[in-house]
Amino acid sequence: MTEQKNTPEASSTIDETIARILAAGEKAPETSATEIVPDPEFATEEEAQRRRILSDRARELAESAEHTEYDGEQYDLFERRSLRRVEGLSTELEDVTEVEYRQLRLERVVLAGLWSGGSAAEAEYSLRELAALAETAGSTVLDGFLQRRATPDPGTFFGSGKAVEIKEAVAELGADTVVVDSELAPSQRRGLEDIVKVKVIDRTGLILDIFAQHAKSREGKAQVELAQLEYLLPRLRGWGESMSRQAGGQVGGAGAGMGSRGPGETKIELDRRRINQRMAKLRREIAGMKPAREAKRANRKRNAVPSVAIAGYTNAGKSSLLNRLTDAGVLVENALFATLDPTTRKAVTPDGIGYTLSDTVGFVRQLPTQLVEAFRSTLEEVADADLILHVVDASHPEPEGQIAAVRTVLAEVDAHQVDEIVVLNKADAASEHVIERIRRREPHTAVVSAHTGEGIEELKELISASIPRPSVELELLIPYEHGEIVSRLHAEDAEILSTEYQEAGTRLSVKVRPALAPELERYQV
Ligand SMILES: Nc1nc2c(ncn2[C@@H]2O[C@H](COP(=O)(O)OP(=O)(O)OP(=O)(O)O)[C@@H](O)[C@H]2O)c(=O)[nH]1
Ligand SMILES: [Mg+2]
Repeated sequence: MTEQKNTPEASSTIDETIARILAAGEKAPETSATEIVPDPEFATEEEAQRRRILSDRARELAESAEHTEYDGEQYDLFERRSLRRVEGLSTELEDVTEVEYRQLRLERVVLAGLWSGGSAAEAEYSLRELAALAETAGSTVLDGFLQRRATPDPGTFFGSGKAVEIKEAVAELGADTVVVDSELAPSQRRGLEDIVKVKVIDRTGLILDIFAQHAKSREGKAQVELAQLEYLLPRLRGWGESMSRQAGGQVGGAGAGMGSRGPGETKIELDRRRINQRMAKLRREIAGMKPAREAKRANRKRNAVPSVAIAGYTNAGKSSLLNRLTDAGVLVENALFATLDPTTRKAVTPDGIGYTLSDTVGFVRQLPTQLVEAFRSTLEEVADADLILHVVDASHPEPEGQIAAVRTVLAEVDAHQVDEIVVLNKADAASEHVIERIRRREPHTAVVSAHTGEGIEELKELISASIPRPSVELELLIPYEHGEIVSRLHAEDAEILSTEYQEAGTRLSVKVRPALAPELERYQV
């Protein structure tokens, strides 16, 4: 995490960049046969002129700010800059294995997306989110492109004109990575890389990168590595003499030079086998870690402690809500996927019923299937919960899209039949109108602000009413010498309906969980 990312300046630059990208995307869609909506206002003479002036000036500024006329023509610098890109690239291509290559920190990136239907606003959210993802991964967003095109080019994803435009921007800005806002087929990524001459990462690769950076626990790390290898396997691309350097590496690397035959293919095969072996090992490890967690879960089940899972889109405020409800003090960050490792905390309803509350990994549109697979055991805990608090950032311009994306993932792990409360968070920053809109559609909602505490008490009541409650009603008379039973009733989450101190002992009217009832029989009146 770099410091600058959280400063207002940094985010306003991002906003400006995005505004610029969108303006450009809207006003100047590439003229191509597949263009969907011909924009009647596209490229009026005046506009074309303005754009030309702007870009000329930008270039001029860039060149004149750094040097004066005393510096001469700066051919060397120009050459060095163009050379540096090429040099950097050729080094990467020759010595770096696919795994290492992919794991190089993305530093200076150019975003590129296809706008293939849907509204301009949707294209905007997606691009904004991609920028946020890139920032979270630690990169600086330099510029971006949107191409209006009904279907991606099978070879290079973008049309050839746009691809060249991206290449030029990359060279001019000194970018080292192009991030594409979709999942690319391996061949498309290769095709595009061959044109833009720098590393191309797709949305899936970017999300995997963030997960890799954020994973803390042994299980989380293993899960992410498994997902990365799964993603990598069909995308192996040889980069020259990489194999020999790879021998002691943890993860298998790529093999043969591109297009090489014979021995080269054997190398890729070898690598594939090694990756498969590593994946099998990781799967065993992950399976081995499951019992500990399952034992804990079984223990909770046996004691019939209700479990509540917090789920929701990334950055919705899940961890903040957990902290608000339980003082858990878990990490809260204005970054995507701040939380990967589930945290479980004890909580108590206002009337003293204990339950567990778990924070989980956030979801995102197009959450890579490899990740859903790898995190299945974590996500299954959500499916196993008695209640899901589906946290929604109500201050987001399009929360419905996020709700739908979360439900898609929940359905994938069979968590869609679990009772759900839609918790509209960030009410302090949300518009009344949006909140009302969602409340009309959703039967069970709570409006809260984890920041101000608004609505938190009501949410606690709602949780209390929604979790399985003790159901066996008993009338007990507990002699004073058995005071520990009374304490136990409190500890074991009995619902105490009334207490009366009589001569023979404490007279209690309680509701307990069925498991506890037999032990209390002897005190029944
Ligand atoms: N204005 C406002 N901001 C909030 C509120 N709750 C959380 N946030 C902010 O939203 C950002 C994300 O909060 P987190 O609690 O980390 O969100 P999360 O859902 O756990 O995110 P991930 O773990 O990354 O998926 C932080 O910058 C919080 O300060 C709220 O009620 N109001
Ligand atoms: Mg979190």
